[in-house]
Parts: sequence; C-alpha cells; structure tokens
Amino acid sequence: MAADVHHISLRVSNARRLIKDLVDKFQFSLFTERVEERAKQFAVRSGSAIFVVNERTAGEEGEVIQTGLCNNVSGVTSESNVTRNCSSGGCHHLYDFSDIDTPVDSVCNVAFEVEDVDSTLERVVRAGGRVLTDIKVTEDEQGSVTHAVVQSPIGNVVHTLLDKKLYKGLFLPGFEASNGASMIQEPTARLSHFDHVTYACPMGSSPPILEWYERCLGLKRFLVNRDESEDQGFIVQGTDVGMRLKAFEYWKCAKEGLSMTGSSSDVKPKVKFVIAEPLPGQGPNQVETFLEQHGSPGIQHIGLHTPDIVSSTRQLRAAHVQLLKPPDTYYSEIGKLSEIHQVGQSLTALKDNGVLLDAEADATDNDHWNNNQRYLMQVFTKPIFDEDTFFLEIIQRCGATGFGAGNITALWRSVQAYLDQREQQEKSKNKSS
Ligand SMILES: O=C(O)C(=O)Cc1ccc(O)cc1
Repeated sequence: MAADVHHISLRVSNARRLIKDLVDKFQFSLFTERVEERAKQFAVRSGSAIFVVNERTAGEEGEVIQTGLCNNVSGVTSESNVTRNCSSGGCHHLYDFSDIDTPVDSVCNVAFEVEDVDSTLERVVRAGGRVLTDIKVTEDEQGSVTHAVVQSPIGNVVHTLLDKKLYKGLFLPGFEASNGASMIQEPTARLSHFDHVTYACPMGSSPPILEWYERCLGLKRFLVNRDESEDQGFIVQGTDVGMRLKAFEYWKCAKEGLSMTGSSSDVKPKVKFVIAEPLPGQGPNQVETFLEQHGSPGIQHIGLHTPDIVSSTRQLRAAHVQLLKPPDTYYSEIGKLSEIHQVGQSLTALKDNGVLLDAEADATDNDHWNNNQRYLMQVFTKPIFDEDTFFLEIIQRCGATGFGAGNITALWRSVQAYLDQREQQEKSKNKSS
C-alpha cells in the first residue's frame, strides 16, 4: 500500500493570523482556499510541504452542513465495531473531521495520499481501526477525488486518505485559487518538505500505536540511531532529561529506503513519525506539559526540511521568528568542534544561528555517504500557538536518516529552559496581581 503525506491540517481559532505568520515569517505561500459562511480553510505550501489551516468556529461540533460537494457514492464492508459517521461535521471542513473537539489550537490531521482508498479502508477496518468518514467522492471541472477519514490511535489526530489519480486541479475540489496565487512552485522555497512529525504520548503507549500504524497503514518501525534497542526504543535520560523515542515510516521497499537518503532529488523523501513518551520518575517535562495543555496526546512538533539551514535560520531570525538557542556549553562539548569541522561546517555560522549538528544520527549502513560525513542539523522554534504545545523544527539532513542523541538532549534542554522561564514568569505575574 503506497502512502505519502499529502498535507497536514491544523485547527485554530484565528486562521488568518497563523497564515500571516506562515507566509511572512516562514515564507510559505497561500495558494488556495475555501471560504464559506460556516467554514474557512486555507492552504499554504513551501516546496512539497502543505499545511491546511482550518478555522475553528463557535458551535462547530456536531453540526451538519451541506455544501453539495459531499456525494457519498460508495461504502465499504461494515463491521459492528466500526463507527461510521458520514454526516456529522464531515462537510464542514472538507477533507477533515470536525467532530473531535479541540479546545485549543492544534495540529490534528496528517492526510495521506494512497493508491486506493477502498482497499486501504478495508485494511483499516480488518485491523480494528475506526472509520470516521466513509468514502466520499468530491468533484469539480478538474476531475474527482476520493477520500475517507480514519481515527488514529493518538488523541485528536485523524488521517484523511486521499486518492487523487483522477484529479488535475491545483489542490482539491472545493478549494479555489487564492488571489495572486501562482501555479508554479517557487524555485527558491527554503523549506522543501515535511521531514518528520513527532507525537507526544503518555508513558507506555507506544507499543499499540506502532502496531496500529503497521497493521492499518503499513508504516514500519525504524531505529532512531545505533544506540536504540528494538525493545526499549531510544532512551534519552540524564539528570534533567527523560524521554523514550520510537520512530516509524513508510518503506515501499528497502531499495527505495536507501536511495531516499542520498542526494538525488528524484525520490520524494518519506515523512518519518516519532513517538515521544515521558519516562517514569521524571519531574515536569515538555512531553507532559504538552499532554496537559493540549488536553490529549497529539502532534508536538513537525520537522521541516531545508537545503540550507544556516541561511534559513538567518532569514527566520530576521523575520522575528523566535528560535530556541542551545545551552552555551553545547558548542564546547568534547568533540563537537572537530565533529563540525570534519563535515566542513563553520562553528561560527552554526553558533551564531543556534544551529545544532549531530553526526551520530543514523542506524543504517548507507554507502552513498561517507561514514563520517553523514550528519544532520536542527533548530527548534518556540511554541507557535498561545499554549506551550506545538512548535516547528527546521532540519537539514546530510545523509543521516535518524536522530542523534546529542542533539535530542540539547533540543530537549533548550525547550525545557524556555518552559521553565515561562513558568517563572507566570508565577511572578500571579504574585504581583
Ligand atoms: O529531534 C527531534 O526532532 C525529535 O523529534 C526528538 C524529540 C522529541 C520530543 C522532544 O520534546 C524533543 C526532541
């Protein structure tokens, strides 16, 4: 079963504000939208990364809105443990499912493009998955798109499954080109594609999640780096750090997996998924802060790939994007300078821009890259919504396919320092009021 991320949708209270930030600060372009009295949806893109921003409206939950676009033309084999709910909310935000309440702004749908929605849905049903919206066909003069929506095993996250083989239009039926939008993808897009989606999940929840993704969607586990144990996942633990990571992705075949990691641009890299769980006995930490403020497990951050992280980071800082800096000691850790020099990067450029570099981020033997030239570079933004929940990561992979322990720890510490500072500010605000 082929599955590739088509877009990721967010549900927010003020869509225009978020769109403005994504366009002005992150250089996404607004290319298509669907604005009706009861539904506002905007799509922005940078390279192949597409976000659909859906505006939450008061009284949205459970309402039935008919737009005339949702013709239910086919069903799939029904099983008693499957909830089928086609009418409620399904046409409100097209290609999404509006009935799962999100009390705060949230990223809640990773939409996959699949070969065949019917057979994918049958597989989901057979594996005990929950279908939220049965198969629907939407059409306009450019052709038709078949879609369905399934619930993921993670909080409010759903997956829309799309078959666009019979569609020639700009995006999806029901969406109109935005004013001034260009059909041609800007060649200079700085952020080229979604690299990974990281879920914050409760302690101990990863085994059934991995099983769900494998059985329902055919996504398979891969090791984050050489130090990961198959059983335990990759454990990041220190005095102030405590998290278990497990990762999975879609592998068409081993051959494609290998060529994906090379520099050739003819294969679109597949998006990776990471599950982050807190470890027992840790103090307050960012995964738990997410679970608390978000109200359920969900998408904690998304990694966006750039071909040039130093210039992307400079541009983002100039556009007033708040990026987290690693602890001061990061660049003077033993071996860091030689690691940076060995791969031909500049300490000053990385340090000035707060970019982290890790050459241990691999669990595979990948002969396309020289062993000591496989590395990745990363930087995190501060949370982008009002709550301390979702943030973005900018990442540049140079051959490395996983995540390195050194960077994960430094990224964790930079997020934690920010959250601790926020908590202190809140406390002193409450004292003085
Ligand atoms: O390094 C990455 O991008 C990861 O996805 C690992 C990670 C996961 C959760 C955190 O709170 C911090 C780092």
